[in-house]
Amino acid sequence: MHAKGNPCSCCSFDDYKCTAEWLLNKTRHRPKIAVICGSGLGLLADSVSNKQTFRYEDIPNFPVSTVPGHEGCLVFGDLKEKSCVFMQSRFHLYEGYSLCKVTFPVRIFKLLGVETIIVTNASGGLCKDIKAGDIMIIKDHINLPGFAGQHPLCGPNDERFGIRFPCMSDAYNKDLRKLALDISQQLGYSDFVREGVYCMVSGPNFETIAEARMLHILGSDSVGMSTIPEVTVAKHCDLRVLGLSLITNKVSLDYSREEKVNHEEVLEMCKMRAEMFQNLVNTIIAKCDQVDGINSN
Ligand SMILES: O=P(O)(O)O[C@H]1O[C@H](CO)[C@@H](O)[C@H]1O
Ligand SMILES: Nc1nc2[nH]cnc2c(=O)[nH]1
Repeated sequence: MHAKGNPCSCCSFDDYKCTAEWLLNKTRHRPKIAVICGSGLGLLADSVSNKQTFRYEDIPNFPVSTVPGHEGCLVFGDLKEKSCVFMQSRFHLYEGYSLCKVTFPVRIFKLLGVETIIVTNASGGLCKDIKAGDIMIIKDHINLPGFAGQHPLCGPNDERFGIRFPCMSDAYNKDLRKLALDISQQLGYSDFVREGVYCMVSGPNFETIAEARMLHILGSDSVGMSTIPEVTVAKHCDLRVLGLSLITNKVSLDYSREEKVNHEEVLEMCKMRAEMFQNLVNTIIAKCDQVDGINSN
């Protein structure tokens, strides 16, 4: 049984409030932009000034990260004169966390006053014209675990965060996507930046060839094990969302191919593309107040 007013059995509104108040009491930063760093992408937080770092284990109610390539820190600071907060690692369903815990930080960001969230990840490329090393601006997603009832908004709806039946057809902000595409062009990245559809599977195993073929036929350009729960909860509570995926590997769709993906390869590709990915994210943050309605200071 859920207690009245509780959105699920593991996170109550009081839990969110307690964590947000704890952070607001410990930091002077009042970020308007949050960035969730995907596997191997924690360095996105490296360029901030006036840095203040909290380890997840020290933050009340915060889960801890168990995946290699995920540092487990919440980093506040200024980037290009914008006050930001970075999650240097995220939580995944396959780690054993409920989707309520996986998305816990997103509602904390909302209570901290964040308005825009940039969600990043590493993913495998499914479509023919996408290569390892490409950056995919997420234009839409397929919530495969959600189809099976693994959905962060299942359970009583908490109106303090959002409505019962949120619209997801515009989950990824069109103006931010355009800004990201324009900036990619200005930076000379057009050859390896494109838009596409991201699909989430629960993991932790990588796909079989038959599964990969199915995901491709369904319309997915890339596949990963994260992001969609965070984006869904962010959209529910009316955050502006930009999703960026680093394609770390090609997913095999062909029984004659010998490639066998592993997490080390994923992290290796993140290292190789780190500087460009960081440059893109930093420039988007620098210029995001060009987007209508964004006042990121
Ligand atoms: O989605 P992020 O956290 O970037 O990580 C991706 O990389 C890991 C697999 O190598 C999986 O966790 C997958 O989801
Ligand atoms: N499911 C899945 N997640 C990934 N994360 C990085 N690469 C992949 C992949 O090929 N498949």
